[in-house]
Amino acid sequence: MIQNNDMEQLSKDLAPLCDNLTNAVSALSSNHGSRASVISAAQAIIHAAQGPQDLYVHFVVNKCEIIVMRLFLKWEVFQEIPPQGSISFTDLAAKIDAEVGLVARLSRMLIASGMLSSPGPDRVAHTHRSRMIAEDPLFRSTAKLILYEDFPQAAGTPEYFASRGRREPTDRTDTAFHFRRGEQPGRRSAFDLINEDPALLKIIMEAMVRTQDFLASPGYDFSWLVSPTSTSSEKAGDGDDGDGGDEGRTLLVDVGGGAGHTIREILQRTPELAAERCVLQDTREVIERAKRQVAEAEGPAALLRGVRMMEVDFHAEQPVKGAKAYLIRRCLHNYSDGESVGILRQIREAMASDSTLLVMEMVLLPESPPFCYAMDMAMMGIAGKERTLEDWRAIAAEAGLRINRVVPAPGIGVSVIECVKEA
Ligand SMILES: C[S@@+](CC[C@H](N)C(=O)[O-])C[C@H]1O[C@@H](n2cnc3c(N)ncnc32)[C@H](O)[C@@H]1O
Repeated sequence: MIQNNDMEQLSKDLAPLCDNLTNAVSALSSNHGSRASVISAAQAIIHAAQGPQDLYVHFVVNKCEIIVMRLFLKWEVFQEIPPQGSISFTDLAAKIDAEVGLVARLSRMLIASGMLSSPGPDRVAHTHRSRMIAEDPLFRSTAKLILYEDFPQAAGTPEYFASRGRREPTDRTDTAFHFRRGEQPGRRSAFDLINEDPALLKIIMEAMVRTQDFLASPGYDFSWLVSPTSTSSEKAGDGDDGDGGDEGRTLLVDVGGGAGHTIREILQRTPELAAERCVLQDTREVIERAKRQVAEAEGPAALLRGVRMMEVDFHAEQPVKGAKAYLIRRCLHNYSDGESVGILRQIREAMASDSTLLVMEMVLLPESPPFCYAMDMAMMGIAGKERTLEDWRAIAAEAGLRINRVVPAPGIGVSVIECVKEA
């Protein structure tokens, strides 16, 4: 019953795992390694070493760390801890209008778990981990979205499934998101509700911008968009019938493109691509917000000036016809297969015979890191899902599209799934 009590055996089991960790750390210095490999090797050691007491401790500590993180994010505590040096519990309590005793107890939890540090009695300081939260408002929004907004909904899923039955959610008007908010099924989607909540919308848009950097598609070259004769499929060696007459043609439509961060990255990576040949589409609220941001923007954000900003409903007719490329990134994972097919069909109807659709989404593999499966759980909360390549092939085919090429992204990145119209 009790595992891992044979310490001699445990030591033998751990030895190769420690070698893996050493190798992963060494690879960092030769620039061939990644933080993800180091973390995964370290986690394998922790998992192997855990006995029942450790697993119990793991659950208790993780739960409490999340609870205090939620409070500190809500109360904006991280920004009140000085970037360098430390602050006393008394001074911190005064800054956030809380009792010293409460601040001390909550801070000690995060100090013990390694999120914060303490240079002396009754004082608290940043670690490099908490500093990332304090110094980056977009990262803070990401943490708030996960821990403050999503967490209670995820914690309520036992009651949701008890009420709705043990089946995959497919109705976007009746999800755990609705259940937590006491919303009547059959009326509005999670996105409708989010659009009515400016504070939540702001957090989500900021989190999308920040996670754009984490969920990159590094291997994909967009330069074919500006090549007069080539289409992406020719580039893939598939002999498409592109006529090369791209003058005046819209080159790129980002459907459900949010704040325009994907187009901005593509413009940065493809200097020959003119902003005026690109279209950003999203809901009214998001487009209005994006227009305001671009008007005020300086630096890289100003790259979006000239991009046509268009309010659309991607469940309805796609208004831009015959563009060279359509792009839909991290939207279809918000929907069930049936709804995703509907969205894809709207794009297909607008595509010319030589148009390419770039679906930028995760492609689940058996060896995908746990984060990818955690995203699948998060999507389940709004009746969406992450998909395997087989899943993508099936919904593309149902929408009258064929997957021409997949440019995979390593780790937690977003792959590029190139689709063309099925003849
Ligand atoms: C998960 S975000 C992805 C944003 C961006 N493409 C990215 O990769 O970060 C989904 C986007 O779809 C937009 N959206 C939701 N419903 C929509 C609809 N019916 N029509 C157009 N856009 C919609 C949301 O406003 C949001 O910007």
